[in-house]
Amino acid sequence: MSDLVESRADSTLAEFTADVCRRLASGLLDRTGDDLRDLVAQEVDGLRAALSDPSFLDTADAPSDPPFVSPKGYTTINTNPVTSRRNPLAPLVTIEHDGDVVEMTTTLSLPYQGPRGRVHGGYAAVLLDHVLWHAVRSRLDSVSFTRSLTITYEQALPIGTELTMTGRVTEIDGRKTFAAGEIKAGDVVCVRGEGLWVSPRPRT
Ligand SMILES: CCCCCCCC(=O)SCCNC(=O)CCNC(=O)[C@H](O)C(C)(C)COP(=O)(O)OP(=O)(O)OC[C@H]1O[C@@H](n2cnc3c(N)ncnc32)[C@H](O)[C@@H]1OP(=O)(O)O
Repeated sequence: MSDLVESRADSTLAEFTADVCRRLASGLLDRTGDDLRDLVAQEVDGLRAALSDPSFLDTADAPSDPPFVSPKGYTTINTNPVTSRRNPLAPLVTIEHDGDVVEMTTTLSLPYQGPRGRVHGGYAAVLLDHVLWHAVRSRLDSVSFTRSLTITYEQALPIGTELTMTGRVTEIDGRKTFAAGEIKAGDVVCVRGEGLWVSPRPRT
Protein backbone atom coordinates (compact mmCIF):
# COMPACT_ATOMS: atom_id res chain seq x y z
CA MET A 1 0.00 0.00 0.00
CA SER A 2 3.02 2.28 -0.29
CA ASP A 3 1.40 4.50 -2.96
CA LEU A 4 -1.90 4.90 -1.10
CA VAL A 5 -2.80 8.58 -0.94
CA GLU A 6 -6.21 10.15 -0.83
CA SER A 7 -7.83 13.58 -0.88
CA ARG A 8 -9.87 14.70 2.14
CA ALA A 9 -12.98 14.57 -0.09
CA ASP A 10 -12.34 10.91 -0.95
CA SER A 11 -11.69 10.00 2.70
CA THR A 12 -14.98 11.68 3.61
CA LEU A 13 -16.72 9.77 0.81
CA ALA A 14 -15.23 6.47 2.06
CA GLU A 15 -16.50 7.07 5.60
CA PHE A 16 -19.92 8.22 4.34
CA THR A 17 -20.09 4.97 2.33
CA ALA A 18 -19.18 2.91 5.41
CA ASP A 19 -21.99 4.67 7.33
CA VAL A 20 -24.40 3.82 4.49
CA CYS A 21 -23.28 0.17 4.77
CA ARG A 22 -23.92 0.25 8.54
CA ARG A 23 -27.44 1.64 8.05
CA LEU A 24 -28.19 -0.90 5.30
CA ALA A 25 -26.88 -3.78 7.44
CA SER A 26 -29.30 -2.79 10.21
CA GLY A 27 -32.17 -2.05 7.86
CA LEU A 28 -31.84 -5.46 6.17
CA LEU A 29 -32.56 -7.04 9.56
CA ASP A 30 -35.54 -5.01 10.74
CA ARG A 31 -37.32 -3.91 7.55
CA THR A 32 -39.20 -5.78 4.87
CA GLY A 33 -41.09 -4.99 1.64
CA ASP A 34 -41.75 -1.31 0.91
CA ASP A 35 -40.01 -0.19 4.10
CA LEU A 36 -36.81 -1.89 3.01
CA ARG A 37 -37.15 -0.63 -0.57
CA ASP A 38 -37.54 2.94 0.76
CA LEU A 39 -34.37 2.64 2.81
CA VAL A 40 -32.37 1.14 -0.06
CA ALA A 41 -33.61 3.87 -2.46
CA GLN A 42 -32.78 6.62 0.03
CA GLU A 43 -29.27 5.31 0.63
CA VAL A 44 -28.62 4.79 -3.10
CA ASP A 45 -29.80 8.38 -3.76
CA GLY A 46 -27.42 9.62 -1.06
CA LEU A 47 -24.49 7.71 -2.57
CA ARG A 48 -25.29 9.00 -6.10
CA ALA A 49 -25.48 12.58 -4.78
CA ALA A 50 -22.19 12.19 -2.91
CA LEU A 51 -20.47 10.79 -6.00
CA SER A 52 -21.75 13.36 -8.47
CA ASP A 53 -21.51 16.46 -6.27
CA PRO A 54 -18.67 16.50 -3.70
CA SER A 55 -20.24 19.57 -2.01
CA PHE A 56 -22.98 17.17 -0.81
CA LEU A 57 -20.51 16.04 1.86
CA ASP A 58 -19.01 19.48 2.55
CA THR A 59 -20.73 19.77 5.92
CA ALA A 60 -19.65 16.29 7.04
CA ASP A 61 -17.22 15.97 9.95
CA ALA A 62 -13.52 15.77 9.11
CA PRO A 63 -12.64 12.16 8.22
CA SER A 64 -11.50 10.28 11.30
CA ASP A 65 -9.78 7.39 9.50
CA PRO A 66 -7.97 8.64 6.42
CA PRO A 67 -4.96 6.62 5.24
CA PHE A 68 -1.97 7.35 7.50
CA VAL A 69 1.76 6.84 7.57
CA SER A 70 2.76 4.08 10.01
CA PRO A 71 5.74 4.46 12.38
CA LYS A 72 7.61 2.18 9.94
CA GLY A 73 7.04 4.67 7.14
CA TYR A 74 4.43 2.99 4.94
CA THR A 75 0.95 4.28 4.20
CA THR A 76 -1.91 2.19 5.49
CA ILE A 77 -5.60 2.23 6.45
CA ASN A 78 -7.05 1.52 9.89
CA THR A 79 -8.89 -1.77 9.29
CA ASN A 80 -9.84 -2.31 12.95
CA PRO A 81 -13.23 -4.09 13.25
CA VAL A 82 -14.08 -2.22 16.47
CA THR A 83 -12.84 1.32 15.90
CA SER A 84 -12.32 2.09 12.22
CA ARG A 85 -14.91 4.53 10.92
CA ARG A 86 -14.07 3.15 7.51
CA ASN A 87 -14.83 -0.50 8.36
CA PRO A 88 -18.60 -1.09 8.18
CA LEU A 89 -18.20 -4.01 10.62
CA ALA A 90 -17.06 -1.59 13.33
CA PRO A 91 -19.79 -0.01 15.47
CA LEU A 92 -19.09 3.61 16.33
CA VAL A 93 -17.24 3.69 19.65
CA THR A 94 -15.72 6.33 21.91
CA ILE A 95 -12.49 5.58 23.79
CA GLU A 96 -11.19 7.55 26.77
CA HIS A 97 -8.12 7.03 28.93
CA ASP A 98 -8.33 8.09 32.56
CA GLY A 99 -4.98 7.31 34.13
CA ASP A 100 -4.62 3.53 34.03
CA VAL A 101 -8.26 2.93 33.18
CA VAL A 102 -9.59 2.79 29.62
CA GLU A 103 -13.29 3.31 28.98
CA MET A 104 -15.09 2.64 25.71
CA THR A 105 -18.78 3.23 24.93
CA THR A 106 -21.01 2.05 22.13
CA THR A 107 -24.56 1.04 21.33
CA LEU A 108 -24.93 -2.15 19.28
CA SER A 109 -27.65 -2.68 16.70
CA LEU A 110 -29.17 -5.83 15.17
CA PRO A 111 -26.12 -7.00 13.18
CA TYR A 112 -24.52 -7.78 16.57
CA GLN A 113 -27.51 -9.71 17.94
CA GLY A 114 -27.21 -13.29 19.21
CA PRO A 115 -30.27 -14.41 21.20
CA ARG A 116 -33.24 -12.09 20.60
CA GLY A 117 -32.55 -8.68 22.17
CA ARG A 118 -29.08 -9.74 23.37
CA VAL A 119 -25.61 -9.10 22.02
CA HIS A 120 -23.87 -12.17 20.52
CA GLY A 121 -21.46 -13.48 23.16
CA GLY A 122 -18.59 -13.60 20.69
CA TYR A 123 -18.96 -9.90 19.96
CA ALA A 124 -18.97 -9.12 23.70
CA ALA A 125 -15.58 -10.89 23.76
CA VAL A 126 -14.39 -8.73 20.85
CA LEU A 127 -15.28 -5.55 22.78
CA LEU A 128 -13.52 -6.75 25.92
CA ASP A 129 -10.46 -7.90 23.97
CA HIS A 130 -10.26 -4.44 22.47
CA VAL A 131 -10.68 -2.36 25.63
CA LEU A 132 -8.27 -4.62 27.59
CA TRP A 133 -5.72 -4.43 24.77
CA HIS A 134 -5.93 -0.60 24.97
CA ALA A 135 -5.32 -0.73 28.72
CA VAL A 136 -2.30 -2.99 28.14
CA ARG A 137 -0.98 -0.87 25.27
CA SER A 138 -1.16 2.29 27.40
CA ARG A 139 1.32 0.72 29.84
CA LEU A 140 3.85 -0.70 27.35
CA ASP A 141 6.33 0.67 24.82
CA SER A 142 6.16 -2.51 22.74
CA VAL A 143 3.38 -4.36 20.93
CA SER A 144 1.63 -7.24 22.65
CA PHE A 145 -0.86 -9.86 21.55
CA THR A 146 -3.79 -11.48 23.32
CA ARG A 147 -2.55 -14.87 24.61
CA SER A 148 -5.61 -15.82 26.65
CA LEU A 149 -8.98 -14.25 27.36
CA THR A 150 -11.60 -15.63 29.76
CA ILE A 151 -15.11 -14.26 29.48
CA THR A 152 -17.86 -14.64 32.08
CA TYR A 153 -21.40 -13.81 31.00
CA GLU A 154 -23.24 -12.64 34.14
CA GLN A 155 -26.34 -11.08 32.60
CA ALA A 156 -27.88 -10.55 29.18
CA LEU A 157 -26.06 -7.77 27.29
CA PRO A 158 -28.79 -5.73 25.62
CA ILE A 159 -28.97 -4.62 21.98
CA GLY A 160 -29.88 -0.94 21.47
CA THR A 161 -28.67 0.25 24.91
CA GLU A 162 -25.49 2.20 25.55
CA LEU A 163 -22.75 -0.13 26.80
CA THR A 164 -19.66 0.89 28.74
CA MET A 165 -16.53 -1.25 28.51
CA THR A 166 -13.82 -0.68 31.11
CA GLY A 167 -10.33 -2.18 31.19
CA ARG A 168 -7.33 -1.95 33.51
CA VAL A 169 -3.97 -3.65 33.88
CA THR A 170 -3.73 -5.87 36.97
CA GLU A 171 -0.11 -7.10 36.76
CA ILE A 172 3.00 -6.76 34.63
CA ASP A 173 5.57 -9.56 34.75
CA GLY A 174 8.29 -9.19 32.11
CA ARG A 175 6.73 -9.83 28.68
CA LYS A 176 3.42 -10.77 30.32
CA THR A 177 0.73 -8.20 31.07
CA PHE A 178 -2.49 -9.25 32.79
CA ALA A 179 -5.65 -7.14 32.46
CA ALA A 180 -9.27 -7.31 33.57
CA GLY A 181 -12.48 -5.43 32.90
CA GLU A 182 -16.18 -5.53 32.36
CA ILE A 183 -19.08 -4.43 30.17
CA LYS A 184 -21.92 -2.58 31.84
CA ALA A 185 -25.39 -1.66 30.64
CA GLY A 186 -26.31 1.27 32.89
CA ASP A 187 -25.10 0.23 36.36
CA VAL A 188 -25.38 -3.50 35.70
CA VAL A 189 -22.22 -5.52 35.07
CA CYS A 190 -23.25 -7.93 32.31
CA VAL A 191 -19.93 -9.41 31.14
CA ARG A 192 -16.52 -9.71 32.76
CA GLY A 193 -13.22 -10.49 31.10
CA GLU A 194 -9.66 -11.19 32.17
CA GLY A 195 -6.69 -12.13 30.12
CA LEU A 196 -3.00 -12.22 29.35
CA TRP A 197 -1.16 -10.16 26.72
CA VAL A 198 2.34 -11.21 25.70
CA SER A 199 4.98 -9.16 23.89
CA PRO A 200 7.00 -11.10 21.32
CA ARG A 201 10.37 -12.42 22.48
CA PRO A 202 13.15 -9.89 21.72
CA ARG A 203 15.18 -10.95 18.66
CA THR A 204 18.58 -12.38 19.58
C1 LIG B 1 -4.57 -2.23 16.50
C2 LIG B 1 -4.56 -3.51 17.29
C3 LIG B 1 -5.89 -3.92 17.91
C4 LIG B 1 -5.72 -4.99 18.96
C5 LIG B 1 -6.87 -5.87 19.11
C6 LIG B 1 -6.86 -6.74 20.34
C7 LIG B 1 -5.65 -7.68 20.45
C8 LIG B 1 -5.68 -8.88 19.54
O1 LIG B 1 -6.69 -9.26 19.04
S1 LIG B 1 -4.20 -9.71 19.25
C9 LIG B 1 -4.64 -10.98 18.05
C10 LIG B 1 -4.93 -12.32 18.68
N1 LIG B 1 -3.75 -12.91 19.30
C11 LIG B 1 -2.77 -13.45 18.56
O2 LIG B 1 -2.79 -13.51 17.34
C12 LIG B 1 -1.59 -14.02 19.34
C13 LIG B 1 -1.17 -15.40 18.83
N2 LIG B 1 -0.11 -15.92 19.68
C14 LIG B 1 1.19 -15.56 19.48
O3 LIG B 1 1.56 -14.90 18.50
C15 LIG B 1 2.18 -16.03 20.51
O4 LIG B 1 1.57 -17.01 21.32
C16 LIG B 1 2.67 -14.88 21.41
C17 LIG B 1 3.58 -13.91 20.61
C18 LIG B 1 1.51 -14.07 22.01
C19 LIG B 1 3.47 -15.45 22.57
O5 LIG B 1 4.39 -16.37 22.03
P1 LIG B 1 5.57 -16.94 22.97
O6 LIG B 1 6.51 -15.83 23.29
O7 LIG B 1 6.12 -18.14 22.30
O8 LIG B 1 4.72 -17.35 24.25
P2 LIG B 1 5.07 -18.36 25.39
O9 LIG B 1 6.57 -18.36 25.62
O10 LIG B 1 4.39 -19.66 25.15
O11 LIG B 1 4.35 -17.63 26.60
C20 LIG B 1 4.89 -16.43 27.13
C21 LIG B 1 4.71 -16.52 28.66
O12 LIG B 1 3.30 -16.53 28.94
C22 LIG B 1 3.00 -17.67 29.79
N3 LIG B 1 1.65 -18.10 29.43
C23 LIG B 1 1.20 -18.51 28.22
N4 LIG B 1 -0.13 -18.77 28.29
C24 LIG B 1 -0.50 -18.50 29.56
C25 LIG B 1 -1.75 -18.53 30.22
N5 LIG B 1 -2.88 -18.90 29.60
N6 LIG B 1 -1.78 -18.16 31.55
C26 LIG B 1 -0.65 -17.77 32.20
N7 LIG B 1 0.57 -17.70 31.58
C27 LIG B 1 0.62 -18.07 30.29
C28 LIG B 1 4.06 -18.70 29.43
O13 LIG B 1 4.23 -19.65 30.50
C29 LIG B 1 5.29 -17.79 29.29
O14 LIG B 1 5.72 -17.42 30.58
P3 LIG B 1 7.30 -17.22 30.93
O15 LIG B 1 7.82 -16.19 29.94
O16 LIG B 1 7.29 -16.75 32.34
O17 LIG B 1 7.91 -18.58 30.72
